[in-house]
Order: sequence, then C-alpha cells, then structure tokens
Amino acid sequence: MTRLLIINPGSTSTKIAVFDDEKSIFEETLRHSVQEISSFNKIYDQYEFRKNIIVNVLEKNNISIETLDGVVGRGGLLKPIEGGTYEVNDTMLEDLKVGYLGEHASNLGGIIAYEIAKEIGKKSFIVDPVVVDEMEEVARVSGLKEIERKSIFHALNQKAVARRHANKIGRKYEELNLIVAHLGGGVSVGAHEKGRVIDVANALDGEGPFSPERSGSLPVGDLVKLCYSGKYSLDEMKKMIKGNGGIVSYLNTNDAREVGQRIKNGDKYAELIYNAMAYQVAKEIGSCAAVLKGKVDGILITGGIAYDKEFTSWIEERVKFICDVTVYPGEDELMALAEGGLRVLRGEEEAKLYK
Ligand SMILES: Nc1ncnc2c1ncn2[C@@H]1O[C@H](COP(=O)(O)OP(=O)(O)O)[C@@H](O)[C@H]1O
Ligand SMILES: CCCC(=O)OP(=O)(O)O
Repeated sequence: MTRLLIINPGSTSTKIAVFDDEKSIFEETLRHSVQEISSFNKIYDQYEFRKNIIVNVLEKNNISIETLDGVVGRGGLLKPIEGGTYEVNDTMLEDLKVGYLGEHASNLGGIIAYEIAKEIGKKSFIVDPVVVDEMEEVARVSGLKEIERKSIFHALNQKAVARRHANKIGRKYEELNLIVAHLGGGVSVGAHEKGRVIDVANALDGEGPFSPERSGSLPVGDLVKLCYSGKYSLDEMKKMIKGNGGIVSYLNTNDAREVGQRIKNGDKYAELIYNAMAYQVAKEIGSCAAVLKGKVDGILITGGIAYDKEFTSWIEERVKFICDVTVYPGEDELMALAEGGLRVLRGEEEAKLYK
C-alpha cells in the first residue's frame, strides 16, 4: 500500500487529501475569504499560513506525516511544459518561489509538498501544472507583435474530467472533441481536440470570462487609460485584475454561494453580475466551438460553481444548440494528483525532469 498526502492550493481554497493507493481516506477543503487572502502581498508570503493549515488539519485528524510514502502538490506557474508527473527539484522550487509565469496559489503546491516530504526523507511531485501547453501556433497570435497568448488554465481538472466523461460514454479522450469549462475562483474554458487543449484563454491574466476574483478580458483602451490615470500603482492594477476583479469587484465577495443567497434574498444587482458571468462563459464556449470547427462531442461544466444548478442552467440555455452539456460539479484534482504520484512510485511511469 502506498500512502500519499495531496495538497491543492487554489485562489479561494486549500484542498487536502490522504490517499491509501487509489482510496481517499481523508479529504478537507478550507475556504479562504477575500479579507484573509488580501492581507498577503505576494503568493509566497502565504507559505506559512497555508502550510500550517495543512499540518494542523493532519494533526487534528491523527494522521502522522511519518506514515506517508510521498507528497504530491498542484503545480504552478512554471515554464510552459508538457503534461505529466514531475519530481520537485531545485530548479522547479526556484521558479515556483519567484513565480516564473506569475503569481497564483498553485505555486505553493510544489513548495509545501517538497518541505513536508523533506522532513520525512520522501519524494515530492507535481502533476499536470497550470502551465501545460498544447496550444496550436495560430492560437498564440494575440494581435500585437510584442504580446504572445499563453496557455494558463485548470489543466489538471479539465483533463481529469474530460477523461472521466470519455470513460462514462465508453470512448477514449483521444478520440473526442470536447469543450471543458472549469468554474472556480478562476474560470477557464478549453477546446480539447482529440486529447490536446489546442486553445484556452489565459485564466489568470485578463483573458476570457470574468470569475469570482478575476476581471477576465477588459476593454483594452479603457484599461490603458486607467493604468495611466495616476490613481493606481502597478501592483494595485495587477490586484484589480486578479484577486480583486470579477465578482469581488462588484459584490466584495469571492464566494458564489453567498451571491446565490443574496439573489434569493431579492438582490437584483447581484443577479445581474452573476448572470453576466454565466453569459461570458457561454460566449467563450461558443468561441471554442468555432476553434473546433463545430465538431463538438460534448460540453462539460465543472469546478466549485458547477454545484449551482441555476448558474449552469443559464449557461446551458445559451450553448445547448452546439451539443449536449454535462455537469461534473467540484473537481477531480485530488484523485488526479494521487494517480499521477502513484504511477511514478509504483514504477509504471518515470517522473519527468523539470529543467
Ligand atoms: N455548493 C456550491 N454552490 C455554488 N458555488 C460553490 C459551491 N461550492 C463552492 N462554490 C464556489 O466555487 C468557487 C471556488 O471554486 P473551487 O473550484 O472549489 O476553488 P478554487 O478555485 O479555489 O480551487 C467559490 O466561488 C465557491 O463559493
Ligand atoms: C492559474 C489557473 C488556474 C486557476 O485559476 O485556479 P483557481 O481557480 O484555483 O484559482
């Protein structure tokens, strides 16, 4: 039996699990409010906070780290790489600490995994990080020579859910064209062509639909004016796009459940904003259908907000003309991380080397 600790830091949560082989014996999701998270300047500043949460939860539940055979963390903003399981090494730790492609909570996954594993002399890994890059050349062209579009998205969960769907319908992921919308603290919508994500809007940095805490794409001329208005520093502008953008900017919460409650209590403004997010997700799904030339075998909706049936129905009514919509609420990330770690520790696969 192989026991693994799984660590999944997201923008609005820290998810932890312990797996004995493929069986999850313990899972916990700790949600973080905007107030809690915004007291930290940089993602790396959250290291102690997130690590302590994990260590305390394990202690409270009488799970000794000495019993672990390895630790697997969600991979962050490294250099663009192909999918797979990578052993955490010094080069990776350096890139995660500085945030090679930017700042996101997932940068802490590999770092915390490494530190916990080091204490017990075991190995640590990351699987399918947010920088998995399978984009077609044509999708990289932005419209301005100095700027290239980047693949930054919920690669781990999008691929895990796409595979789960393929299994369910008795097909292979590599034979299908799928559109997968992940609705979490960040939102990403990927065009999966026969097992490769050939186009996806950068979920972190001002592309695609807005999300609970991000602005998504904005009218670029107005954004430039705001940058030069003299009212905001570079850091404040960055924070406006990521962290304090999206639903936070309109409603001062990153919690979609709270928004749903406000709507139930008759808040029409909250309803407009929440509706607008569904509208933008539906538009992005339409774009992906064009990328796939209309040959779409399924539209899959996943992530925390996919638990909200009303929200997913708003998306479905706009995109069901393309093809059937299937909702997979929550995420398969913890299991996907465990499976990636197990494949390597059992010798079924060699860990890839991050350079
Ligand atoms: N049952 C639910 N109904 C509606 N929204 C939910 C539900 N559970 C979680 N959410 C929302 O999902 C978002 C977080 O998505 P999730 O994928 O869990 O996290 P993260 O992006 O932090 O990894 C939050 O806005 C949260 O309020
Ligand atoms: C960096 C892209 C992945 C992402 O947005 O994750 P969260 O929804 O967990 O913030």
